[in-house]
Amino acid sequence: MKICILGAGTMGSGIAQVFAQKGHEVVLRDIKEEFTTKGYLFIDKTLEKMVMKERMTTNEKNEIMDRITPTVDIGMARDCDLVIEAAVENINIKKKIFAELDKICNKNTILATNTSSLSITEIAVATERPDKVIGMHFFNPAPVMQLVEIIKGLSTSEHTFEIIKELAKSLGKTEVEVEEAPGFVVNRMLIPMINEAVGILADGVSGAEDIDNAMKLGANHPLGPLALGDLIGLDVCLFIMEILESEYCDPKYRPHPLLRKMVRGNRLGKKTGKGFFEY
Ligand SMILES: CC(=O)CC(=O)SCCNC(=O)CCNC(=O)[C@H](O)C(C)(C)COP(=O)(O)OP(=O)(O)OC[C@H]1O[C@@H](n2cnc3c(N)ncnc32)[C@H](O)[C@@H]1OP(=O)(O)O
Ligand SMILES: NC(=O)C1=CN([C@@H]2O[C@H](COP(=O)(O)OP(=O)(O)OC[C@H]3O[C@@H](n4cnc5c(N)ncnc54)[C@H](O)[C@@H]3O)[C@@H](O)[C@H]2O)C=CC1
Repeated sequence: MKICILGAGTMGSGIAQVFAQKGHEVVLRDIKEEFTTKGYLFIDKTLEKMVMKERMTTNEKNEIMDRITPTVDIGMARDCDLVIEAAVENINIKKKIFAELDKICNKNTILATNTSSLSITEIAVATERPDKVIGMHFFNPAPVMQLVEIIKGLSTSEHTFEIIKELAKSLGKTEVEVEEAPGFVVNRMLIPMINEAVGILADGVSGAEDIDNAMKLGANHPLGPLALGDLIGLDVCLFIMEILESEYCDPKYRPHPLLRKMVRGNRLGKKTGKGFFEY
């Protein structure tokens, strides 16, 4: 299969790696060459670690890298069987991307989004193929995390759902079927938990390391909530809280002011080198 991934950031690069490792041809598209290069080099570095651990040979690594074509040309989506959009969590940007893809891509191409919280139905109406628009939500880091949430919008066809379900399985992932709702299943629980940890820190109840240790040792979480926020990206966490708040009109989803402050200060976590912790 030939896959186009839009966005070479945290998720796009990980998803590209997953597909290329399973033998698919991948076009990795971003808006600037520096972003595609960064994503491509991140994959190279991750695979190099696997070579060092003797999980693959240098030859195998090179073959995987050869299957990935970084580009800024969205026209390269033209002959792809599937497009997975992993650009910023902004409904207007996603609708614009999908409207453009709808014009460029073959009429049978499935257009999937990796959105964390947005409406598949709203993204789908920007196209003339709403039956072929679906949520394929990978988790971070995509090469490691087992789950893919498959989200159906109002018009997503059963046929599209079945194709994506089988594809997720063939990637070695486990899927859960989700009817569209803000934040789907995982993020509706996970992101408010991270937001609450930010509140605990802001209230001075405990320090960042202690909050994280408390959840690691007291709830067996592999990462504490603040380090997890840093891994996801605090901007992404804020986008998701804003969507939950505006869609449910429920103040329990209010983003904590400290979360906003961190984002305003470009302390986004791992991707900018500094969040609640330093990297
Ligand atoms: C926001 C959304 O819309 C949805 C989301 O994604 S929410 C976020 C969901 N993700 C989580 O909850 C992650 C929770 N954390 C974890 O599971 C673990 O901390 C972790 C897998 C990220 C790292 O595990 P760790 O034991 O702390 O560190 P580490 O030993 O470095 O890594 C474990 C393995 O993962 C691999 N790994 C870590 N990061 C990786 C990456 N970015 N790409 C590929 N492999 C990676 C490591 O190479 C290592 O592999 P081996 O065990 O085979 O040697
Ligand atoms: N960070 C996370 O843990 C997770 C994020 N997601 C979702 O995945 C999507 C991407 O998130 P991240 O990778 O974290 O963001 P990121 O900020 O790391 O990367 C986004 C990339 O998209 C690029 N981009 C912007 N407009 C574009 C366009 N028109 N075409 C192609 N590329 C474009 C940006 O230049 C940037 O490189 C978001 O919708 C997010 O909600 C989903 C699961 C987990």
